[in-house]
Amino acid sequence: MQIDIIAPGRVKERYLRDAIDEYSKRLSRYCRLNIIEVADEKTPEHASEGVERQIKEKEGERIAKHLRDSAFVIALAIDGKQLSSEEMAARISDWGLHGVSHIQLVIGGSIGLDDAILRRADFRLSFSKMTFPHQLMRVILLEQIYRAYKINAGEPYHK
Ligand SMILES: C[S@@+](CC[C@H](N)C(=O)[O-])C[C@H]1O[C@@H](n2cnc3c(N)ncnc32)[C@H](O)[C@@H]1O
Repeated sequence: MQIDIIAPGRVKERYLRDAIDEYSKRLSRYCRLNIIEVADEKTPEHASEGVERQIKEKEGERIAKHLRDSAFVIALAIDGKQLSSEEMAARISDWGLHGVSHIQLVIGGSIGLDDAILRRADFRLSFSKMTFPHQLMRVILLEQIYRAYKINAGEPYHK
C-alpha cells in the first residue's frame, strides 16, 4: 500500500521532526510512505474571514496538485468520523481488500482545510472534537497508522 500524508508547511520543531522520522522508519516495514509538504501561507493574527478563505484556497490548490484520481483520499477534519484504532485498522485492511492501493491523508494548515479538498475526500477522519496543532497532527496520524498496521499484523503493541 502506498500511503501519502499531505500537509501545508514544513515542520520546524526538532522534537516533532524526530518523532515523524521515527514513525516513518517504523512504518517503512509495512507500507510505502511519502510525506508531502506543500508551501503554507502566512496567517495574520487577526485575519478577516475573506483573508482566511483565500489562505485556505491557496493551500488547497497546492494540496490538490498532489491528489491522484485513483487514490482514496482521507481528509483529517474535526467534524469527521471518529474511529477506534481497531476500527481504523479494519478500514485500512478493508480498503486494501476492495482494491485500494493508494491512500492519501490530508491535514489542513493552521486555519484548516479548504472546502474543495473536503468535498474531494472519500472519507473525513476525526481524532476527537478537540483541535490539535497541524504539525503535531502529523505525529499523531503517523502513530495511528503504525498502530493500525501492527494490529493488522497481529503484532504486539501497547494497548
Ligand atoms: C489547527 S487545525 C485547524 C483548525 C480549524 N479551525 C479547523 O476547524 O479545521 C489544523 C488541521 O489539523 C487537523 N486536525 C486538528 N485537530 C483535529 C482533530 N481533532 N481531528 C482531525 N483532524 C484534526 C485538521 O486537518 C485541521 O485542518
